[in-house]
Amino acid sequence: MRLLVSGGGTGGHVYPALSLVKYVKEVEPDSEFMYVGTERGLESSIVKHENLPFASVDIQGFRRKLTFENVTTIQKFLKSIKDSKRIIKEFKPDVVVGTGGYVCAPVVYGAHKLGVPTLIHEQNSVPGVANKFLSRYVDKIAVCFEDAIEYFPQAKVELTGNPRAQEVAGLSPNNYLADTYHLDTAKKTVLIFGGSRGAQTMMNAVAESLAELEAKDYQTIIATGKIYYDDMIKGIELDALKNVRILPYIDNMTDVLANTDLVVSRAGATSIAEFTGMGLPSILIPSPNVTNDHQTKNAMSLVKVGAAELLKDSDLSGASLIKTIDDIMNDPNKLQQMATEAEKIGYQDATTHLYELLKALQK
Ligand SMILES: CC(=O)N[C@H]1[C@@H](OP(=O)(O)OP(=O)(O)OC[C@H]2O[C@@H](n3ccc(=O)[nH]c3=O)[C@H](O)[C@@H]2O)O[C@H](CO)[C@@H](O)[C@@H]1O
Repeated sequence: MRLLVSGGGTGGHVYPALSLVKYVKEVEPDSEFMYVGTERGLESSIVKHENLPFASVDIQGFRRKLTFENVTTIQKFLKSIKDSKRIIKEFKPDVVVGTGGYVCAPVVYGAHKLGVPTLIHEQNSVPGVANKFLSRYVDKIAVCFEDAIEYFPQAKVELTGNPRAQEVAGLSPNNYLADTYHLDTAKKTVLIFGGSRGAQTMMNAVAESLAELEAKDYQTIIATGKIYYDDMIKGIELDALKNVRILPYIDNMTDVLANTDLVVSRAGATSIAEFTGMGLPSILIPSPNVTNDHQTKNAMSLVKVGAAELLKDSDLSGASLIKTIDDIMNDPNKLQQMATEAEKIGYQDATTHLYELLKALQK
């Protein structure tokens, strides 16, 4: 298969596309791939790290307010459709997949105009602007939440789940944390991260509770997000920490998740697809800064079945963070119950399903 994928801005739109590519590579090893993103988005560094052909277009998001900046945005959008068409004509994909973020709008739209079959993947319970715009033109729409179905033309939409759920399903613990971070494989592990870019309020709470975390009988890994790392480690002697590891970003998230007992995170759709895909208990702190408060909706689908606990960003402090973690970590039955409930709602066959949709579109 010749597969062109596009999605970006944040990791939540990038990793599902990469999971899909990885799966297609496994089932059709002769396949060729092309990733189209922007140079500025997280995709450029993540995709280059994966050694995947990468082409970029220059585009920026619309401001919600009426500003002169939007004139530049429109000019860039028109130019990026032209550039996308050129990339598509050169690569000649069988099918083009968009996984959200504004970069996929010109790419998928351009593909549609050239008569190439198209599919968009919406990770969230409330669709983003790019996917809503594209839904009129694409051939197929894959979603991850039942709640998302109503936003799209019914004849095109299908509930598949997120490919990251299948990628992490069935992972088992290994020595990764000992080998990579010199942590103790005999101890339970808590992972704390604020989505792919990090989260200021979460890191403030973590900073307040660091001394306490260091003294716990579980160990903690903290991924701060690249922009918060320097502030976070100011004044901390990292080598002296025995029980806590602080990192700017985790490149091998699957290996870390495989060895995690409880995760504390924002409620980004791809993150929670991972937690449910592998049956991992979580404390979810929805970001208050996203459109239509979609992370609270994402989180509630886990909370209502007992797979996760909700901690509101407005209630977050060092003390509330520690208490919520301890309440779960000190109760092995609860931890097990949450894991079981999480796994039940995971879409462990998401990528296979998505691949079947692509095969049906392939001319
Ligand atoms: C602020 C914002 O707009 N957030 C949105 C963005 O979040 P964001 O990009 O944070 O997306 P998600 O939480 O869904 O996914 C983050 C991804 O990055 C990975 N990861 C994270 C940290 C790290 O150190 N290493 C690493 O590999 C996670 O394992 C996961 O695969 O896209 C999501 C998916 O459309 C949305 O639901 C979120 O609301």
